[in-house]
Amino acid sequence: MSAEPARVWIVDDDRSVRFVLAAALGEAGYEVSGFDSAQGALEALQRRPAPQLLFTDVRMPGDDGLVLLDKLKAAQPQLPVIVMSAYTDIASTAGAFRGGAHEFLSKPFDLDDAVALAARALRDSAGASGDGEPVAADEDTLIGDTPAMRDLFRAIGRLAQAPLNVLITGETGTGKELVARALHHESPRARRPFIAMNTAAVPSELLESELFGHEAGAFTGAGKRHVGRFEQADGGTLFLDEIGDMPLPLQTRLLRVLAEGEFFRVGGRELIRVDVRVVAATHQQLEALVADGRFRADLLHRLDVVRLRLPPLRERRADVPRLAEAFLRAAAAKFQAPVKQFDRAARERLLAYGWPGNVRELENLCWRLAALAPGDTIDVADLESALSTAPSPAAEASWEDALGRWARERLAAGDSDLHAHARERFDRVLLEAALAHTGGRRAEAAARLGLGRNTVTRKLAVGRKRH
Ligand SMILES: Nc1ncnc2c1ncn2[C@@H]1O[C@H](COP(=O)(O)OP(=O)(O)OP(=O)(O)O)[C@@H](O)[C@H]1O
Repeated sequence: MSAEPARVWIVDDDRSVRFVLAAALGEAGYEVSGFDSAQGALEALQRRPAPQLLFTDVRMPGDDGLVLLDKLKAAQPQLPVIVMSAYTDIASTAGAFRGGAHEFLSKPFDLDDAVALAARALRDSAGASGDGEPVAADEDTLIGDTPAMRDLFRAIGRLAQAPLNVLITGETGTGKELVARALHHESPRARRPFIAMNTAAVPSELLESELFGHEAGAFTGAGKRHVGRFEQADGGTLFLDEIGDMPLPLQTRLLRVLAEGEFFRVGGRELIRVDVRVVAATHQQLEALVADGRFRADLLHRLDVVRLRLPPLRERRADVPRLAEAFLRAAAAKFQAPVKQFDRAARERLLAYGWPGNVRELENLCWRLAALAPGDTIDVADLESALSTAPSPAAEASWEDALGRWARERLAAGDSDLHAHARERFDRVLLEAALAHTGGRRAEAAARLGLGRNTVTRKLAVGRKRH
């Protein structure tokens, strides 16, 4: 906030709402004025310096809040407006967003939420570009205007202020890390570090020292003292991606550290105390891992104080053009080239596509097209050829990788019959897939797998005995 307190106006015919909201915003350091009608606010606009943020009710005698929104936006397109209403029906919410509302606050609301929202709206508008042009997507901007994303943004606003652990779920490439960063940037911890660690990317034997650090000589190869991610994140946020891949012994240790807020470095004697907010993410069903004995239920409960689900891109297709445009703009800025655009048919193809790799796939595609498409207009042929040369998202997380991770985890846990165990699971996966494909017909499933029928029967019997 600047040295001058920001001017916030509240328009609501309900006196008590005006009163409590004004008191809370005043306490937060804003200069607040209240109006009981849209008319009153519009008149004041002729005489007084314009507000920097406006809260308005929807249903009021005279002009309603949406009419006020239209008039204000015509005069002052940059003004952030927060629309408040007890009528949380789709029509008024959609109307408000179409009219350019920054946020929607449903009544009754929590005063702390309202104050946090005000701070965010003012910060966003201070950071917006002056000429109203959409800005190129930088790496930390979450783009989305579909209801699911709107809900998510609201949840981020609310949650950022609370010192709670958050679990973010969603398929790969849906933006989980970006959401974790947003939670951090919107929080009182924003000036402290945001530290990310992908559990699946670190060999399991190194995970413990990566997280908690180690003293010099703690184990072979530990030359110098190493400060772990927990310590690096002190005062800030630690983002643990792919938490479902964490080996069980480390889950136990993590649970203890989260409960106690202190730990020893590997090979260390000094008790380290940290204040860290943990945001974890996973693309897996953690409940299923718990049922399978591969994830600790108590750790899940500790991490899962609040859960944010990121919808796959195919469930919010309306965001695809917006995202694509932002990525093409970002790529053009980077390449110092004109911004390319999709023609109509290409845009339709984009909307129809399934996006198994979600936003990441779209982002990569746009960058490839920005670099390779011959003209400034991208047509369906350009698009199809870029889609067909894309590395499949499935290849990024191959089953060999998953198997390798599983093996390392079991070894770390002290298992010694890995091979038999892995073969049995391998057989089971193949058999189940083949049986599902043939509608349960064993002979056909055996033929499709290239196995004899007796072999299949035997393997099924083994599977049943064990499970
Ligand atoms: N809503 C969004 N707006 C703009 N960019 C986005 C959005 N969602 C995702 N991205 C971009 O897509 C890419 C993938 O996002 P991110 O790494 O956050 O996904 P993720 O869900 O954490 O993936 P994974 O599970 O594979 O780690 C990033 O480059 C990110 O900037």
